[in-house]
Amino acid sequence: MLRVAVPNKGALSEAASSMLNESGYRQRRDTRELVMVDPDNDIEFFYLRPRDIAVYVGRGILDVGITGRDLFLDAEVNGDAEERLPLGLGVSTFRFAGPAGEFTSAEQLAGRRVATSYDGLLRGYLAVRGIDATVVRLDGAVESSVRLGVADAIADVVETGNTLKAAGMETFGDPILQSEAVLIGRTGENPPGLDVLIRRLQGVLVARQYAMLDYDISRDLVDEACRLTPGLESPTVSPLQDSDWVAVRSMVRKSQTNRIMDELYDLGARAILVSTIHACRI
Ligand SMILES: Nc1ncnc2c1ncn2[C@@H]1O[C@H](COP(=O)(O)OP(=O)(O)OP(=O)(O)O)[C@@H](O)[C@H]1O
Ligand SMILES: O=P(O)(O)OC[C@H]1O[C@H](OP(=O)(O)OP(=O)(O)O)[C@H](O)[C@@H]1O
Ligand SMILES: [Mg+2]
Repeated sequence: MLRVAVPNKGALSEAASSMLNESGYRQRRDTRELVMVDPDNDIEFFYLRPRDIAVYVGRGILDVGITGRDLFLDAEVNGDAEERLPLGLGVSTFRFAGPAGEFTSAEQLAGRRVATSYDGLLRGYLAVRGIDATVVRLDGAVESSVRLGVADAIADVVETGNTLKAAGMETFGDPILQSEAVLIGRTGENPPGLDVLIRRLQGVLVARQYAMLDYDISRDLVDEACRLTPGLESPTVSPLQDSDWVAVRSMVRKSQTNRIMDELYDLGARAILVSTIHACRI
């Protein structure tokens, strides 16, 4: 059985479980369940703290796991585990922040104290740049550390920036890391079932990002129309009863559908329809 680690709590937990569910795997119904076997798919899910998942995978106890890229890099598994697939969930940036107006670059942190929950990640970043700062390791609510006098600046996860704003702080310097949930696995290993898991997750990612577009267009404009809707590989062009016209079917990015529909309409396309892709294998 493929042994998979899934976040049991926090920002990634629900989203990771729903994605696995959409991929056709059984998921726990009760958040107190710690293990869930899916015999039909020959796979077993272990619900663990997201911070611990890299450790279980790195040590070879579990085959793969879903965790944040930031947590994975913080765990310093020394190359025993590697990123296999970004999942587009829990998208955030790991950044420095300080009291408004006080810092403009990471170099100014030399000789100062920086609070974070990601001390491995931060120490690595500071060491590479030769910045000699004191790292203060805290469990959470790091934004309060400066006001409470335990640190001069922080390095933390930023999504909307609302938490920082509420604490009267602002980001400075280059982003340390762009993070999102990722599937990690043992380096160089490919246990049975992993290829199928990855293909199914990729199918969900594509179904979430793309829509199916259908339209009719006059035959002499079909090349121009297909340039607007090239699809992932090549659009399907089918004959219509009226031999001067064809029907075109193509996948388009959801974020682009309205712009493309307007452009197709201006070109002369009609009966332009958008439908949801429920699932797919690319
Ligand atoms: N507001 C957020 N938006 C997007 N991703 C987030 C957000 N907060 C945390 N994450 C991501 O979720 C992962 C860990 O967050 P989570 O809240 O589960 O852990 P934690 O903060 O260490 O746990 P806890 O809150 O229980 O102490 C990280 O990969 C992080 O980047
Ligand atoms: O930019 P925002 O949208 O405000 O989100 C970022 C906040 O979310 C996370 O905190 P969490 O809720 O996990 O609390 P914690 O700090 O106690 O872990 C993170 O540590 C930031 O504090
Ligand atoms: Mg948290």
